[in-house]
Amino acid sequence: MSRPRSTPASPITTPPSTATAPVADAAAVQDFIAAGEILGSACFGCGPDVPHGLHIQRTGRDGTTAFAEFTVIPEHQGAPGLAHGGLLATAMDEILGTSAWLLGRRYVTGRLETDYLAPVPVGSLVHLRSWCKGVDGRKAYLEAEGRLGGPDGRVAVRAAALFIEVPLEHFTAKGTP
Ligand SMILES: CCCCCCCCCCCC(=O)SCCNC(=O)CCNC(=O)[C@H](O)C(C)(C)COP(=O)(O)OP(=O)(O)OC[C@H]1O[C@@H](n2cnc3c(N)ncnc32)[C@H](O)[C@@H]1OP(=O)(O)O
Repeated sequence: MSRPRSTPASPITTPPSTATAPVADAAAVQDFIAAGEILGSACFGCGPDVPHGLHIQRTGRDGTTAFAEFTVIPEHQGAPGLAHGGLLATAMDEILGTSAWLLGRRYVTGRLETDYLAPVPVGSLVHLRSWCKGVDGRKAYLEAEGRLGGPDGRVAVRAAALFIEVPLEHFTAKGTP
């Protein structure tokens, strides 16, 4: 059996040669500090009012790299005693979105690729980190990981993603459900 690739990124989530290095936006950095007030409390990833949400806590940033953590509770279980894989993908999406936020524009997830490298037991504290590898027009190329046993512990889940910049109307326009 072949070893896991050193990066989770496929060609779609690998920045092209025309991509530029990400730059943290000063205003977004300020927003990051007050993120709870901006996002409200209903986000499944970070909202404090969602009973069985992930309750992800953002713990810091460095440039466009974002750090956060959350605890896997029994309601997050998939296979017996272990976190549901889709839920871990949600955690990846949240921390990726946080890194994209630091670019200072509005992005949504276009593509999310996830590798599961080790089981995540219920009760685990998962340390999340995401960083942007490059920006090319409306496209931002990001990676993320979730570690167990501490911020430098072993990687249990990792992801690569393509985020697409959208106008504000993307969130305010009412479509047909
Ligand atoms: C501190 C606070 C923290 C804040 C923290 C916040 C955390 C929350 C994070 C959660 C983030 C989410 O879950 S967001 C929710 C999940 N995502 C969504 O709902 C998105 C649904 N999809 C869409 O709305 C649409 O498909 C868009 C906006 C992604 C793209 O539509 P569009 O605007 O018409 O643009 P379009 O021309 O199609 O695409 C633009 C370019 O991107 C490429 N492209 C688009 N999608 C893909 C794709 N899946 N795979 C490959 N390539 C793609 C196209 O080929 C094109 O390339 P080229 O031809 O130009 O080369």
